[in-house]
Amino acid sequence: MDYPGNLFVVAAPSGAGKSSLVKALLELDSRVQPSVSHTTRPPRGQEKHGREYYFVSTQEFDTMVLADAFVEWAHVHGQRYGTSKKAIEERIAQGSDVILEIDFQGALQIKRIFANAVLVFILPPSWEELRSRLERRGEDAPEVIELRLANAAKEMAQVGEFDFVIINELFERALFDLKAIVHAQRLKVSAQRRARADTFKALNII
Ligand SMILES: Nc1ncnc2c1ncn2[C@@H]1O[C@H](COP(=O)(O)OP(=O)(O)OP(=O)(O)O)[C@@H](O)[C@H]1O
Ligand SMILES: Nc1nc2c(ncn2[C@@H]2O[C@H](COP(=O)(O)O)[C@@H](O)[C@H]2O)c(=O)[nH]1
Repeated sequence: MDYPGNLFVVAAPSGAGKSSLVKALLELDSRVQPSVSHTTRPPRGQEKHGREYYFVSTQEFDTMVLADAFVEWAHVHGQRYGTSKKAIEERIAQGSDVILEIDFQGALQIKRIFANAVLVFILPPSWEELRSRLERRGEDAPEVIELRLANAAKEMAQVGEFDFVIINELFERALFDLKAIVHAQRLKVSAQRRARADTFKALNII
């Protein structure tokens, strides 16, 4: 299905910096709206229900799965996370651009449903830096950090499935790349629509 709004999906190993990059993009570009996921993981320090996530119980998550309320969902780092249909469909149908910050399993599910979705993978500059970002963030227990690092290799093996890869070494450089991807997609879609309109016009004339 061809919607008027664009769908951008950003995935990365935990700690690579995708939330920071997406947050900075949202502050700069009011045409992009975030999709707020549902999760069974407990909130971290400053996180608020309905802002970073909808924090739900496993029973509530199960109910939504049974009701077919998710476009995609996955088990990630021992918890469940999902994008509700409500979080995206109405907005892209109305012409807004929506950005999803989800894991690679979800990203691949989204690409199967929305073939025009743009998939971006964020990589850290090194393993050492990935570990040190997770430690410096100070939000996860040591065993959670180890689990996230262990999962990172599996996640990075999926990089070839993505349309774009950004190495988040210098934050401002990575943000520039993300902005450029969003901008390029808008230009591409506008050019396609113009070409389609011109073709229809020409055919009517003939
Ligand atoms: N380019 C960068 N240089 C140094 N530190 C960075 C950079 N980008 C992000 N960080 C920091 O790294 C930490 C992890 O970033 P962030 O929380 O955005 O990662 P994430 O990929 O969203 O992780 P998760 O999937 O666990 O939510 C944060 O403390 C953030 O401030
Ligand atoms: N498949 C999905 N993955 C999601 C979704 N929302 C977030 N995530 C990913 O989970 C991990 C961990 O996130 P954290 O906030 O606990 O650090 C990370 O890779 C997220 O991108 C979702 O709706 N679907």
